Amino acid sequence: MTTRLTIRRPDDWHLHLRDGAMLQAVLPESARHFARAIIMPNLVPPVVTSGDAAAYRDRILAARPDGADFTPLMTLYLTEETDPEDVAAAHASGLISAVKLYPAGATTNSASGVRDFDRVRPVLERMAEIGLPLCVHGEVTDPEIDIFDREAVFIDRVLDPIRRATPGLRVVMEHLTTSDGVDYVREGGADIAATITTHHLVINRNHLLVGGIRPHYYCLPVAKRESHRQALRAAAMAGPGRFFLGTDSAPHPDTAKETACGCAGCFTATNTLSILAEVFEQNGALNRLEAFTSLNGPDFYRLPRNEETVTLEKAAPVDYPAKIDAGGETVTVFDPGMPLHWRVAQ
Ligand SMILES: NC(=O)N[C@@H](CC(=O)O)C(=O)O
Ligand SMILES: [Zn+2]
Ligand SMILES: [Zn+2]
Repeated sequence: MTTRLTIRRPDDWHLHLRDGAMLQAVLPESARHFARAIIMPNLVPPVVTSGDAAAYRDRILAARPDGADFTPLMTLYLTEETDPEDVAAAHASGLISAVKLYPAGATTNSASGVRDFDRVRPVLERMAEIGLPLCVHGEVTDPEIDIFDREAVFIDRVLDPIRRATPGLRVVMEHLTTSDGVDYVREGGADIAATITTHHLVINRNHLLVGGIRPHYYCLPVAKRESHRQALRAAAMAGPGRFFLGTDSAPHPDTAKETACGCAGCFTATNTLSILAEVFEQNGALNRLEAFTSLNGPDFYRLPRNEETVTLEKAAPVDYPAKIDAGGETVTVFDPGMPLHWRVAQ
């Protein structure tokens, strides 16, 4: 039985760090294990211009714990006013690694997102020319569409038309939740990839709703039925390819989750690697963990793989805090509902 596993140091290709006291609280949780992360721009107000991204990057760097070796990879929040030249310059200078598309109203802090996709066409064309990836929150917002169908409908109505109209555009479907999405990415060729979260490998919609409503399992896109979770596991555990880890670790104060209208997001930064090792082991796929956490992501983003390694050790169940403190509030750490046995060796 394997009890030690050494892999290249992981990266997180979808992370929410927020700002201010929350940034201070959650950054150490990611910097402990991850070398780099794609930083989501959905602050209030959002990170829209290269100036915003440079300032946010400086705040993240200033918040790093002493000695932490962690590089934030910045993104811009695509709006109907985004200037293609600002995007191209931010890419050329190395400031940004991607642009993020939120359909307006699809998720937390997405009010400034895109309503009319024709209006962002010049930006998408410029991105295709320079090879800059577009990260996509892939859900339609049409009130007629059932929340559990919103990812699959987005692929047909929005994503596929955009990709056909913009040859060469490189796309990352973020936080994939359906077998429809897995199939689309698998068959979509070299210009499309997907991130998969830790929590969507663990929970299905029963975990969210059976026996009482669990606000800390509510995220967007919402967890789907079990067959979709199985498809996500198969994609994550397929080895080399275009599926990779984006935790979508999304901290919210408990007061905003445990309320009559709780907001969306699971906070997994603290125990993500322990959970991933456990679920890969459950499926007999520990030897594929490194591709998912540390190889496929940098390969798609055309960045070097990390040279450092981390060693995971299996032993007695791992202790991790149920909550972390964040500026007078608490943030609940995702509960995988099972004991975890793998820890990162110091
Ligand atoms: N995933 C979530 O449920 N929430 C994210 C937004 C997002 O990634 O869609 C957040 O910012 O809280
Ligand atoms: Zn999202
Ligand atoms: Zn997210």
